[in-house]
Amino acid sequence: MSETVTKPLALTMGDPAGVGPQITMAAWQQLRDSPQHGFFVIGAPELYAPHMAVEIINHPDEAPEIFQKALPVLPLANMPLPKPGQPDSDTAPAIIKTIETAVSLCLEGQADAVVTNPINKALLYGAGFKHPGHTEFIAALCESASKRPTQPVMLLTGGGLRVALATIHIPLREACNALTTSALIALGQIVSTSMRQDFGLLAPKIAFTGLNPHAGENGTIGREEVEIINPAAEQLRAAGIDISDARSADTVFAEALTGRFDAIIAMTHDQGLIPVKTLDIWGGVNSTLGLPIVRTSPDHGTGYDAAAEGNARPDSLIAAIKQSRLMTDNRKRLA
Ligand SMILES: NC(=O)C1=CN([C@@H]2O[C@H](COP(=O)(O)OP(=O)(O)OC[C@H]3O[C@@H](n4cnc5c(N)ncnc54)[C@H](O)[C@@H]3O)[C@@H](O)[C@H]2O)C=CC1
Ligand SMILES: NCC(=O)COP(=O)(O)O
Repeated sequence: MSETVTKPLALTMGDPAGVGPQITMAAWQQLRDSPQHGFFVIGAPELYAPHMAVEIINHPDEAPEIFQKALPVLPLANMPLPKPGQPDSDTAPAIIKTIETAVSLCLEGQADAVVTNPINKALLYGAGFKHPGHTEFIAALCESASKRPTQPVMLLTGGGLRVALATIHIPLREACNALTTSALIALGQIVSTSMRQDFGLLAPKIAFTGLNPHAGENGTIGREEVEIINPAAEQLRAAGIDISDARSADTVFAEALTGRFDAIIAMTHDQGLIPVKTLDIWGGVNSTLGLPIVRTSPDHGTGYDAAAEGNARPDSLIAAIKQSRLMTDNRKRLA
């Protein structure tokens, strides 16, 4: 078997007025003696340097040597330094640039995965950002680099659940109309592939949630299950994927916790996020499947109030870092 080369993980700065800087420093403190979780952060060194040992690097390959004694920072951001909890739109171009750089480094093989710190999308729109989230932005960056169509899939892990989402950053009213059999088939294939190659599950068992109460009650409380979701499940099963017809969303998460399903595909953002965040508000991880790179993120936002109070918890970022390493190693091992 050929030897695989381990590269450090690339963390983005995120919104410098949010919890990103605090949780990055706390994550480094907790992981500095764990070389397999070695990372560097792309951002303004001044965010970290007053609080801890920082070493500026010029290339990701310098990070592993440094990681145990100092936080390696690839300095990209030329920007004003906001106070914690006080977002500044002048930081937007630098925030965007750090994400672009992390993705490029990963696509070039200089970093093993991208771990993003939280951003506030509204702050970025004035700087030309055109995406509702990292998920769509990173997919667009990968698509333009690879010249291949990319269908990004948001997967939340936490509280013993793995939940992929059929729709994400669109109004709930539109989400119902956005569900199509062909999109659900593509989604089922991406989730099944990821469960095998990223999570090492040889025979993953997947469930679709229904959209309507009681999964539509045989078409009497909504037709999406019989007309859209179940036909997708049928075609996926014909292709050898172990996936259920639409199951009642009020019980399927509890069924998964008993081991009956390894992953659930939920129809809308909050249908999937509510159980994960309720079970595991601090430890949840948001990953993007369907990309040529591994990308994970904490499952919380910029938390400006926690940043201002200085009591931000790093648990979710640490879980995201660990999960990115697990996914990367599995992907290399099972490729
Ligand atoms: N991956 C990303 O970049 C994400 C970004 N966001 C963005 O974050 C912004 C704020 O969104 P909200 O819905 O208010 O969610 P939020 O997660 O930022 O805040 C919800 C509550 O959790 C607290 N909190 C968040 N992270 C914390 C941490 N690490 N430690 C301690 N407390 C923490 C906050 O202080 C707040 O009370 C929005 O602009 C949203 O778009 C939201 C989710 C993910
Ligand atoms: N609920 C998490 C979320 O929507 C974050 O989106 P993204 O920035 O990871 O695309």
